[in-house]
Amino acid sequence: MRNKLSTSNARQLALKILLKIDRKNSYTDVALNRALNQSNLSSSDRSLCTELVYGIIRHQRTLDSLIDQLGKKKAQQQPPNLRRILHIGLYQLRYLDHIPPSAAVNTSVDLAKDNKLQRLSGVVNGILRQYIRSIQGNHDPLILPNDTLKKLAIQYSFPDWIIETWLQKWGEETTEKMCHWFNQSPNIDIRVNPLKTNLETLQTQLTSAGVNVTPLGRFPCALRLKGKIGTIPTLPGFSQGHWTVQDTSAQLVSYFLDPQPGETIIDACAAPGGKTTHIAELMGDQGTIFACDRTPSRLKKVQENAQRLELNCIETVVGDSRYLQQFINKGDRVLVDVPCSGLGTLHRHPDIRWRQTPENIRELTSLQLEILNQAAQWVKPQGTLVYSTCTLNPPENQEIIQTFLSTHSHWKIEPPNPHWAFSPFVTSSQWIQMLPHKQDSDGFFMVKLKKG
Ligand SMILES: C[S@@+](CC[C@H](N)C(=O)[O-])C[C@H]1O[C@@H](n2cnc3c(N)ncnc32)[C@H](O)[C@@H]1O
Repeated sequence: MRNKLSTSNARQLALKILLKIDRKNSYTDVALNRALNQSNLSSSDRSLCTELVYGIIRHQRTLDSLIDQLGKKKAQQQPPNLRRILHIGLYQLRYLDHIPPSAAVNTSVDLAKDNKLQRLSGVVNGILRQYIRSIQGNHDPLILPNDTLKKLAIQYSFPDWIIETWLQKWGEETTEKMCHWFNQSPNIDIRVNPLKTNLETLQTQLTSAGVNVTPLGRFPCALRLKGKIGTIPTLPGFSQGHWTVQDTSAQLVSYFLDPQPGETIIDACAAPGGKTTHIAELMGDQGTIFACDRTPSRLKKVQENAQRLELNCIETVVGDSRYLQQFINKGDRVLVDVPCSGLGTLHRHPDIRWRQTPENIRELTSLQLEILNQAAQWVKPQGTLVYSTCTLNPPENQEIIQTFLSTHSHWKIEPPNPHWAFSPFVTSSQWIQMLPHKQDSDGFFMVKLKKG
């Protein structure tokens, strides 16, 4: 009978998804979407299940520390399903305002009983009630170490190496602000297709459909969607190609490239085509964009997006950009939006922080440099290249550029025009580092290079 209660089902499904992620190392979004598609949960239960899964993956180091401190056994020594049930209870108590503490405890005890942990349901009850007693006594049971690195890592639930990288580059205050920002739910920004509609018309249509929409100042074609949105493809204008979902930091990359109608542009890492299609819109669909990517299934998305937006100047090319020879000296402008560790998008992809490792990143940086070295040869003399990443990790950003420039004496950084609308984002080194807590958008790095 218990399982029939709708909120119980949301929690039961969240437990099932979390255990699948643990067992199979599945991507959080993939496991969640697959399970939700197969379920018949109501829309409010879907929201609760989504909140629990994303929130628990995001905060799991903090939640484990709480278990370590409140339980007799450390989190890692608990049976895996008990650990996740405790996460579900503690997450509701610590991070969700709309669930009464008694409901959080009772449903977690029920989860234990319904999942063959009858014997351990008392442990769940005990740990959760102890947490509530501490909070009621104005005492946070999460005891943090004095060491800054460990303190931030446990408080905000990050691996040590990310905190260490950020502390070294940005210091404690900025690191803490970034950690806080990345633990919030992501914004959804969209880019209006000016070849089909305009900002005001789309804003009116979306508002009439009940979506809370705000323009984003400096960005001429951007709107931010807030609150409950529903399913993206069903919103006004989407299937007619009037807009695309794209964060404003990502939008900035194509403005920075500054493509002109009639030019030849080569996009070395194009899929799924967010920037390629933006470039085509900025060129008024006049000219040629070669959209290269080594993964055919992802490149298909570029074609689908171009079709929906009715853009005709994009030609897709399947291949490894480290070895493509056909573009030597062909590009007026080249975009190198490399595969990266994605640390600027941790709010959208809560599992990236646990998936990436310093070893992965060493492999990525060699790949990034190899792609850049090859794509640089595609640029015509006096042409330009924009290198960009969605990460906040100097070895993939500044250090790649320094290495490239030290081995390519005829290349230099091209400073943006000081009157450019986005000049305030440009650093004294003439590259752009979008810091999420400052710009309220994804963390990005971009630099423009000119061939002599
Ligand atoms: C950051 S994503 C690109 C995002 C894209 N520019 C956009 O705005 O939608 C990086 C892409 O690089 C592709 N990739 C990785 N290694 C590559 C290589 N050696 N040659 C070409 N593409 C590669 C991946 O398949 C992935 O689609």
